[in-house]
Amino acid sequence: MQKFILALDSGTTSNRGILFNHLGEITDTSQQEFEQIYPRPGWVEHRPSDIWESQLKVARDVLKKQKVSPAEISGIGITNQRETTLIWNRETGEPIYNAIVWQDRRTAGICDNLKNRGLEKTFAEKTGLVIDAYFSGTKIKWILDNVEGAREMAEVGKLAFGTVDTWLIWKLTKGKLHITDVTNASRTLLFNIHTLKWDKELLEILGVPESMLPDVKSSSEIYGTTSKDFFDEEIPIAGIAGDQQAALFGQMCVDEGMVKNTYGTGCFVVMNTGSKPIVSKHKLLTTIAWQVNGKTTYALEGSIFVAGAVVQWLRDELGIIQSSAEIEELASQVDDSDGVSFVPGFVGLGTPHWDQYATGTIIGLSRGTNKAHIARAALDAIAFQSMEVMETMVDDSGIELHELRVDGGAAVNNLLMQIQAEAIGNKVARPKTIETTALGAAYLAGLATGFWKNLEEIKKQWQIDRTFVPQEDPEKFRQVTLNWKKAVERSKGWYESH
Ligand SMILES: Nc1ncnc2c1ncn2[C@@H]1O[C@H](COP(=O)(O)OP(=O)(O)O)[C@@H](O)[C@H]1O
Ligand SMILES: O=P(O)(O)OC[C@H](O)CO
Repeated sequence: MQKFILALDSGTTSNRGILFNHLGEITDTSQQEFEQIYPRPGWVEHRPSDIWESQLKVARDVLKKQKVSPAEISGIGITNQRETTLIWNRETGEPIYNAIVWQDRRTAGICDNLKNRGLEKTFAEKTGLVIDAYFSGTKIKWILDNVEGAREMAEVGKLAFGTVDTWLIWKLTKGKLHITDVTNASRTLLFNIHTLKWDKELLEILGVPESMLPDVKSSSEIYGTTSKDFFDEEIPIAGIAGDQQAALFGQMCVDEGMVKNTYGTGCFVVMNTGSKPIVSKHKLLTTIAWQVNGKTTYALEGSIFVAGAVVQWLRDELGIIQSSAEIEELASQVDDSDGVSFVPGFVGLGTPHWDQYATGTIIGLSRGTNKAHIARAALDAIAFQSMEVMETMVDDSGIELHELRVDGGAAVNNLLMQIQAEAIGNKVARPKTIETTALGAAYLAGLATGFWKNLEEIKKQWQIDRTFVPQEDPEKFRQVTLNWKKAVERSKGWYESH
């Protein structure tokens, strides 16, 4: 009897293996962090072997801890940090460079060049994305241009490109499968979200040979099985989705107009827009939410690069808190930030500003400013960045917000959730299962293997832990958010374009 789905959640800072039972409950989790490599300011890399080995380890560990045999696993669902770019030699399986992480800004100059050539509209129309160092396309170009011999090898078909899902599946199947799914493909700057194919014109512009690219599959189907070498038996791989899309699915935001926000390292606000790719007026991203049973669902997304990471910064660099959780107590010591505005533009600003040259800014300091005010301003910043995205989302889609479903590591912070409810003037709903990313991947896999019958069956599993409703005077909050928006303008363009 197959009792479980195994979700592999390969995040920016750690990998998780999570076992879900038929009720969509977590049976057990195993997690391992891996090293973040910062070779130069603005550069962020991961070792491909770290990603693979830690993911395999947590997958094996969680089965071992629960004494679950591979035969009891109906299928594996994979979800991953998106855009992060790996290139390896097809014959040896050896990566030719470290993984260049989504946060890495080294290709800002390449992006400027594309913009100066007037290509923004071309990329936006085909991919739904803006030209930014965030996405995979310019990272591939950088590796081909900077690793000795890479371009020649790519041109004769010897290299393979993949996002993290592709890399893990290549490893799990010992090179049998070189695939990705539509959600991951839609984050590369190379994939046409209307035709659902790699786009020849964009490949030409970025100098990427098509032979490097993985086959693009749906988000829920049996793609193949893991090699026997890893779990003693073959296990079907049956679901793939980028982590933010997987979270939207795990939150059961399956109807048009439903919105979730994930508060992790960054914040990612995603709205289901149904079968229509909506073109944004405010540089929100148009992206693919998933493809299930031959039906493609689209989404609007606001990507905020630094959210929970600002809490880590207060902990690790300023030392004003000892653990991330302590920020709630510290910030609760004051009623408000006393005029302090914090813009966490540490790696530039994402949606809706897309300023690669913005900087981190704390403004409005006075003699009376103390660390509690800074802590409160940091929480405000997480909520206000998300608020700004939701304001533009409502304007773009014409869809009124009814509730915001939340998840991710920082969503456990009750004060932050309350500030979020005040800032958007709307209800914030936190579900019991906060591991919605892994849950979404599990659902996608379980639907393909028949572990769950249909959406109706799994919709019933979503349960609220707590709802936050606005309580404060909206006018007071509006003033604070207006000040914060002024601070955002001050943070922009600090580093000159090169
Ligand atoms: N109680 C808390 N209050 C605010 N932020 C928190 C809290 N607990 C964790 N975080 C932040 O949440 C982030 C971790 O969330 P997680 O979803 O695991 O992130 P990721 O998947 O991006 O690695 C960290 O940046 C951490 O600082
Ligand atoms: O690993 P996370 O949760 O920080 O998510 C990263 C995003 O997928 C980047 O686009």
